[in-house]
Amino acid sequence: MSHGYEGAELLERVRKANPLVHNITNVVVTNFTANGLLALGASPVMAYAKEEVAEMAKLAGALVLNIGTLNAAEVEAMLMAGRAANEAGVPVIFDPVGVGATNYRTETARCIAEQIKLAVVRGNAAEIANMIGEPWMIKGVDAGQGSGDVVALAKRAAAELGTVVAITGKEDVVTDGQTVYVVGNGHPLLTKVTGTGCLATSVIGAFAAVERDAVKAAVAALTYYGVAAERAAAEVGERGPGSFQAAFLDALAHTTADDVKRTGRVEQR
Ligand SMILES: Nc1ncnc2c1ncn2[C@@H]1O[C@H](COP(=O)(O)OP(=O)(O)O)[C@@H](O)[C@H]1O
Ligand SMILES: Cc1ncsc1CCOP(=O)(O)O
Ligand SMILES: [Mg+2]
Repeated sequence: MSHGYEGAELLERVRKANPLVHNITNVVVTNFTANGLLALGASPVMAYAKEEVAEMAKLAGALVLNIGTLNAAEVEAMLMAGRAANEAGVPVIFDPVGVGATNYRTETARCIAEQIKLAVVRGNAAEIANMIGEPWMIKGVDAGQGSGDVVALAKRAAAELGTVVAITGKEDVVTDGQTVYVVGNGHPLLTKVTGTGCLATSVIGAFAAVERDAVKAAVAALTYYGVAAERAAAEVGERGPGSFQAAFLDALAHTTADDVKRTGRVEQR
């Protein structure tokens, strides 16, 4: 794995710009997402009412759509916000939480991907596979199906969805269908705290707000995120997920561009 990436500089740009990130997200992760974005140095806002989402999306540096606890009113609001963001040139990042688990999630996720121009779709391997109608065992990935399979899946998904795809897991894969980057940073404790995937998606939103190249934005965001997780894990030692959650928020605030440069593990495949 090679070290360092121009993403370190992007982290500084995010902190300088303090971009507004409009999230239409799920009820489980709302507070954690807002706090994580604040720790990074971005400005979170959650707004869901159809009376205001278009206005808010146009004000924002990025719009994040997350279907974790979807319902009909929220889906309508997501489409309205997504259209407004597209019109205003605001990047839209999508987290297809649990797609494939129910028909409603699958249909909604595909409808959003068809109707809204998405800058990045971020999910775990199972979710990205389900976005394009391919079966995928979540446990199979954990049990060590090679990342080669994940790279191939990411490329197929990017081609089919016509967007940048970021598949997170032990390694994170980011591709526009041509260029592929693999980020090696991260820590298993991230899987013991709910919302770390959703927050990763919103952090990608903050980076996309200051960098129009969505591959660069997603790689930089996930490298920074993984480096912060490693720092937090070192801090908490043998203590558990509760301590890790707090330490991770602290690490998101304290991780510097220099830390990312020194300990980021990004490889182009
Ligand atoms: N086994 C692992 N080792 C290290 N980092 C991981 C591992 N699994 C997931 N991550 C990290 O956890 C974060 C959330 O990813 P993931 O668990 O795939 O999302 P989700 O919660 O949506 O399934 C990402 O930053 C990812 O890199
Ligand atoms: C547990 C749960 N149920 C619906 S949304 C949600 C949060 C999922 O968060 P993440 O995918 O980041 O772990
Ligand atoms: Mg998730």
